[in-house]
Amino acid sequence: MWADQFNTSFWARTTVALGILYAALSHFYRRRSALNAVPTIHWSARYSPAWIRWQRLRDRGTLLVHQAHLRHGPVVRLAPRELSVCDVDTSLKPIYDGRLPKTDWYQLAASYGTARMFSMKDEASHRKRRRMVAKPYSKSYLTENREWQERQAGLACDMRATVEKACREAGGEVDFGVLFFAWALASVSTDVFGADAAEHHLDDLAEARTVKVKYDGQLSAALTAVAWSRCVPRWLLGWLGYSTNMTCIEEMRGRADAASAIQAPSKSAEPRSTPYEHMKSQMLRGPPGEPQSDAKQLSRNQQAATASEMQDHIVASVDTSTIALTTCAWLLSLESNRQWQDKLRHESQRFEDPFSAVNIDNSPILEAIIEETLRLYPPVAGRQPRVTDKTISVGPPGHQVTMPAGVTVHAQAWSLHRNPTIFPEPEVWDPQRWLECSPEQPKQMNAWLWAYGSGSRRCLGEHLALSSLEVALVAVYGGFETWVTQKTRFEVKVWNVLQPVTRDGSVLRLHVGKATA
Ligand code: HEM
Repeated sequence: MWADQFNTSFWARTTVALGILYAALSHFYRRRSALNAVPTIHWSARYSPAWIRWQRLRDRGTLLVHQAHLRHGPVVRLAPRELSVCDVDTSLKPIYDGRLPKTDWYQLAASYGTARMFSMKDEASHRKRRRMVAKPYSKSYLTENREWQERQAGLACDMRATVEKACREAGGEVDFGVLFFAWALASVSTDVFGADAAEHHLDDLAEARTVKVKYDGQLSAALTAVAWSRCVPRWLLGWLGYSTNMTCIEEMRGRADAASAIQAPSKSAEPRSTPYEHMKSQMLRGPPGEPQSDAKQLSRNQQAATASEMQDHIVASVDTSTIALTTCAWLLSLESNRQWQDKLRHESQRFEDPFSAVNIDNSPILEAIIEETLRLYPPVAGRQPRVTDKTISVGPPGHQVTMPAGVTVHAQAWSLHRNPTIFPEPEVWDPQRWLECSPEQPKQMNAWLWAYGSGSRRCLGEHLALSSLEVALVAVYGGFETWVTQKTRFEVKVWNVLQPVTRDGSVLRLHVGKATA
């Protein structure tokens, strides 16, 4: 008994003493921190990252950081060595245009045991990879590519036929979440791997739903596998069913390889090849600026790098495009926004060739609807973290802070897009703000629209994404009307990447009818 009492009091005293020692040391250390003048999101943020980590585990990080910006201004401290910023000229520019390296957080996007461009930390490897894959995603490459436009037009016709069938047969009810998932998957897989290898389920929504469940399951297993891979061996994760490699994308790649088996990858890629063929040929050719290699086959490492990169492009595209389209359809279907459906239909009907991406360019109503949706509900709503590798200053006058190396710093589209000086009444979805403005305003609004990020890591697929969103919306709203029913319970959860949710198991069930005028 004596021994027990001695042990208990000994451990209790030791714990309290260590606690006091830690608090004293950290207080002394933090007192000297250059970040001390910055307002904190929570009183504990000066001493520990625990509070913000806990909120992120509960998926409340993005909204709480936004509230902190509303309270404290454009620079807020989230943890001893972490800041959030919300200003374009004095913050985004030095951080994102200044090419600060990405943080470890991006390692969540690694597969096949190798990094992808998205997760690469150092600027040199990233630049080399980006040069290798960027060309087929450039605006000029897409607008001059007649074959790609015809494939998009074919997919749009299939989607329209499915909606038409639903009008006749399914009591006019369509799950637009599934429809737009099928669209995004078909559109990007046709682009990345070619028509022969693509996943095309636009004509069968029941099958598309099954594919969606499989795709979502594999994606969440892949993310879990990467998250655990630091402490659990890969073979064990694989055995438990958690693989970083998504088999549904491997199957597409397999079909693309089979289709091109007759012509082995050539060092001179076809001028209009798919991104997959383009990357294989660039890999064979060797890094730009270095002597060309003699290799005829990709090495194992090169194959893994190509597979990993392509998986990332599919994932980066499918989720973001589905979220953008679903949210847009929901907003257009609300009674208060019906006038925008009518305006969009009238604009869409004047095209001779409604699905040509070239034609769709220069349609102000369509562009305003998309921009306003990406503003109010940016699919990538949360932080895009970088780490300082030298001393830099951020923040407008009165909020300026000079950070040493080793500080994590980020902005989030959710907050940038809600600046009332740039976007008056920021919580209102109003496409008109993009149409009726002074000559200076669009420039300013575009500078603050951060849906695709900025700087050297800005979204690679921006032009592909935009054209895919435009063609899909014209395909639906050029010929049909949609409206929400009493049963529609749609909500957008603000996580790091937005998450559209419903309570009835569908993603977004809307009523659809053939447009009369
Ligand atoms: C509406 C659709 C899309 C949105 C909102 C979006 C958004 C973004 C954002 C915000 C980033 C920067 C992330 C960061 O630095 O943390 C990014 C990067 C990226 N996106 Fe997209 N994206 C979309 C569609 C696509 C498509 C269609 C592709 C197809 C290839 C794609 C491929 C990529 C890649 C590869 C990166 C990494 C770029 C780099 O690190 O250099 N995205 N995207």
